[in-house]
Amino acid sequence: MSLLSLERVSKAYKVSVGLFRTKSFFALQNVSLRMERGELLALVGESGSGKTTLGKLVLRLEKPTEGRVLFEGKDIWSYRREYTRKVSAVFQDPSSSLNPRMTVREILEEPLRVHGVKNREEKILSALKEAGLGEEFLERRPLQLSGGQKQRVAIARAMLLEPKLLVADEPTASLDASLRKDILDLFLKMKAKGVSVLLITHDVRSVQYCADRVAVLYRGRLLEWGTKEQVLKNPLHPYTRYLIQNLPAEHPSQRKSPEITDILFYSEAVCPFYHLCQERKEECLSQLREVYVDGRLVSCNIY
Ligand SMILES: Nc1ncnc2c1ncn2[C@@H]1O[C@H](COP(=O)(O)OP(=O)(O)OP(=O)(O)O)[C@@H](O)[C@H]1O
Repeated sequence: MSLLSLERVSKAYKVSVGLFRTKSFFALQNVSLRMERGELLALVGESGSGKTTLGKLVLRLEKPTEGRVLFEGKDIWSYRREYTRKVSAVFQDPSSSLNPRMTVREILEEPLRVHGVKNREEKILSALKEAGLGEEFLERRPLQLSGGQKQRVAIARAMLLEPKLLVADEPTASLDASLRKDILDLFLKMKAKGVSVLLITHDVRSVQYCADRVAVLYRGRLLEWGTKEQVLKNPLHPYTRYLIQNLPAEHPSQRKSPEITDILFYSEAVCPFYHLCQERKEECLSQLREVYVDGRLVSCNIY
């Protein structure tokens, strides 16, 4: 049994299309995906592809419009409060997720108190150490910490209740490149202890560094899902190939190729990549086939 499974999950939001009219907009459509224990799955895609929406569904911050999310075989909505012990989260901006009035000790103590955990001091010290911070940080407040240190505190807090799954939504996006690797190393350390990590990112280089498997989202659809080697070294979906070929250079001064996010278009085609695809067929307007090629999923009619 997988640790986490998404079964044909869709999420629609109501958006205004006139003064008194609304329309359903699918941020996610028909997504099926699994995660195993101790796996680091990277969810990649450009801005607006539905990554955060998927993370929110897994964290029970939103309910799916269609489909189910299962954790250890059970619908996540059938769990009581214990779900928040099993699944925790780290977000992009630690400044907004840490209460500025609390000390690091208070921040770390809160979840333990809420869940009635004993030996709190011992657990706080050990989580802080695991996250690469010393005891001297305990009495500091978020304003006295650097961005990287704040993110370490957020990770320590997320790990305190010994979750089985960590959802990390763009956890390194607000950090310098040099700090990114340190944070990704913390995730690798957790993985080595059997924790599964769902890493939501638009940064393919982070994925290259630490992922086991990769899922590629585009406009709410899961277009490819396989091992890192399969998806990054030998991408099959024309969109994944585009994404990898057009990776922006690491240094901004060397970036020239336009990112696909610059191209705005709205299409009724079932395949969200239809208008940019060099290999499109007429059937891509009306259907999108999901096939498994060597164990990797590709949603594309050319296979
Ligand atoms: N509450 C909401 N109401 C209406 N539309 C929404 C809502 N939340 C998200 N969306 C839309 O759903 C789509 C997917 O958003 P989401 O935040 O999941 O994308 P993302 O891949 O995480 O993007 P980013 O990397 O920019 O955070 C976007 O077009 C967004 O505008």
